[in-house]
Formats: sequence, C-alpha cells, structure tokens
Amino acid sequence: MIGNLNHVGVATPSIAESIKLYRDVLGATKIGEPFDLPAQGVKVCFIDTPTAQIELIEPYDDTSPIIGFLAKNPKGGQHHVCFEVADIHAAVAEMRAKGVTILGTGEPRIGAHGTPVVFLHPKEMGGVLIELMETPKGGH
Ligand SMILES: CC[C@H](C(=O)O)C(=O)SCCNC(=O)CCNC(=O)[C@H](O)C(C)(C)COP(=O)(O)OP(=O)(O)OC[C@H]1O[C@@H](n2cnc3c(N)ncnc32)[C@H](O)[C@@H]1OP(=O)(O)O
Ligand SMILES: [Co+2]
Repeated sequence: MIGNLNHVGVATPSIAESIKLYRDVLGATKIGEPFDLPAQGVKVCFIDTPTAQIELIEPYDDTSPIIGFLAKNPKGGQHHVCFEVADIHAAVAEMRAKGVTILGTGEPRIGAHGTPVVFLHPKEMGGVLIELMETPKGGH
C-alpha cells in the first residue's frame, strides 16, 4: 500500500532558525517559501532533497497539534514520516479493516501538498507518527 517516502516532518519552534541549519550547515539549496496552513495548525516550509523532502513545521497558534510535542521537545525534533498512497480513501478503508486508528475526525483533510492526508497513531505504528498522503494527480 505505501508508496514513495514523500517527506519527513520536523517540528521546530522556529522555521527561520531551522532554515539556517539546513541551508548554512547542511548545504540545502532548494528551500521553499514558508507558508501558513491554519486549517492544520502549522506553518510549513519544504526543503527539497533529490529523493524526498524535509517538512519543517512550526505551530500556527497555541491550538496547534504540535504544541504537546514541542513542550516535550523544546528544541524540536523528528515529528512524523509521510508516505504516498494512490487512493487515500482506499488506504483509510484498509487501515480501518486492519484495526488501525485514524487520528482526528478519521476523515482525510487537505495537507500541505494540496492533497488529502490522514495520520495514524504512533502508538499503533511502532512509536512513529505516520502520515498517509494521496499522491498528487499527474505526479509531482
Ligand atoms: C497536514 C499538514 C502537514 C502535511 O504534511 O500535509 C503536516 O504533516 S502537519 C503535522 C502536524 N499535524 C499532526 O501531527 C496531526 C496528527 N497529530 C496528532 O493528532 C497529535 O500530534 C497526536 C495525537 C499524535 C499526539 O498529540 P499530543 O502530543 O497532544 O498527545 P500526547 O502528548 O498525549 O501523545 C500521545 C502519545 O503519543 C506520543 N506522541 C505524540 N506525538 C508523537 C510523535 N510525533 N511521534 C511519536 N510519538 C508521539 C506521545 O509521546 C504519547 O506517548 P505516551 O507514551 O503516552 O507518552
Ligand atoms: Co507532513
């Protein structure tokens, strides 16, 4: 079912500071323009590598779903892993049939790449918060 590794989500208290790390220390050259995703409670910045992205996420406000994570990890940290799926609704049905908990309302919501996403609880995924994201039509 899972396809490409689309991105690794990295929670940070400051996207601006994290950009300096990835650009000036790690030599990243393709850094997207940060943007707000209030519906998902985060500010986002994608950093491209040849095969996948780093998704820097910062709380949009104090209701953000990453507030708890940053309270435990004040300097930030690896937050989630996102895999692509061909059909998010088929993926949700398959996960439900296997007894996996879909987080939130359980319904896909539009993510940072403009396609529907869901999250699977880390407690059922070996301690890793897993995001499933429908591959953009027409690829990348
Ligand atoms: C969608 C836009 C964008 C995109 O790519 O398109 C994004 O990816 S935005 C990413 C931010 N949004 C989300 O993460 C939505 C889904 N997440 C959640 O619903 C919560 O973060 C949740 C439920 C995973 C955790 O919420 P919270 O931290 O408030 O709850 P707890 O502190 O009670 O944690 C419960 C339990 O899970 C462990 N935990 C929490 N976060 C993570 C994590 N990122 N990775 C691994 N484990 C995590 C936490 O330690 C607790 O474990 P316990 O043993 O009970 O202490
Ligand atoms: Co993500």
